[in-house]
Amino acid sequence: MKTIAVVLAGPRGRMGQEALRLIERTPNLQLVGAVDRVNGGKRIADIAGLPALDAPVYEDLAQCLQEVQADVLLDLTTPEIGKKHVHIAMQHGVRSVIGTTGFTEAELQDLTHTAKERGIGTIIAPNFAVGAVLMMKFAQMAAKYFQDVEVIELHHDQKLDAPSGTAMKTVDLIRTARTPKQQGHPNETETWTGARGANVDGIHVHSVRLPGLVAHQEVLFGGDGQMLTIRHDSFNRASFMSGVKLAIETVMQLDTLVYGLENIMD
Ligand SMILES: NC(=O)c1ccc[n+]([C@@H]2O[C@H](COP(=O)([O-])OP(=O)(O)OC[C@H]3O[C@@H](n4cnc5c(N)ncnc54)[C@H](O)[C@@H]3O)[C@@H](O)[C@H]2O)c1
Ligand SMILES: O=C(O)C1=N[C@H](C(=O)O)CCC1
Repeated sequence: MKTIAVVLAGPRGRMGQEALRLIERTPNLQLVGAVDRVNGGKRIADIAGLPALDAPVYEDLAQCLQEVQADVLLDLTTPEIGKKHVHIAMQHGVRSVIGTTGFTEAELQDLTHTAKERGIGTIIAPNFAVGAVLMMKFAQMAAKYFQDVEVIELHHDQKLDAPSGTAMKTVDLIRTARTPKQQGHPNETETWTGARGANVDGIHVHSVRLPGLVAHQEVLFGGDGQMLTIRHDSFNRASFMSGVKLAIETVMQLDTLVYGLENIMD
């Protein structure tokens, strides 16, 4: 298999460090550059705590893509930066795998259009964990039979965006299968604002942020005298890495944007 030249944005982050270890142990992946908020001019190997990978560090993605020959940008930064990076990669004709979350429906539509227009393969994956993808697919299946559903997503307390990308994708999939319904009592009120969570087509979404958590989600379906709970837990960030590898390898075959790993899993 041809070696894939990867630029990683966010190498010192929790996901970034895990991705560096993935690249280090994967023979067909080569780190050709990294983009960090600081440390421009250094090599990855020079940064304390990071693997001994000899790749240059930049503080600006555009400069990095001008100076190194990259096949794929892997972005694991922040919602604000990830959105900028995917546009810069497209401008440079470089494919992207975006793990960073926080994209709105309108932003995804806009990027889908640009990727198609320019013929640049792009994967935006709100969750790389295979089990989480299955949880979302199972929820989509169940939504055909249960109209009443609430989503509870639980993440660590350093997460910047809410709801999680996974919860947004889950609602997206459920909406393809569920007959629209405003749930709960038609006259229900909130004594405390936000008590019922976000409401998308009547589906309520609740975001929990606590130290000690990594990434977890429950999808609760209620019916007459019964409840179905579909739950997934990521206990560490290694859980995301097989999905990251799959996305990097698959994006090399794409010339459009794919949103969600379920679209590339066999
Ligand atoms: N898709 C998935 O499966 C998945 C899994 C976990 C996390 N995430 C998402 O990935 C992103 C990163 O998560 P994390 O837990 O590693 O966060 P983190 O805060 O640990 O890491 C983010 C890193 O981005 C860096 N950064 C900030 N601005 C930057 C810039 N201008 N240029 C380069 N780097 C910059 C920060 O310095 C930090 O090291 C988040 O959006 C999170 O929601 C997605
Ligand atoms: O740690 C995070 O942040 C995560 N975000 C993803 C999301 O927003 O769905 C899921 C995995 C962890």
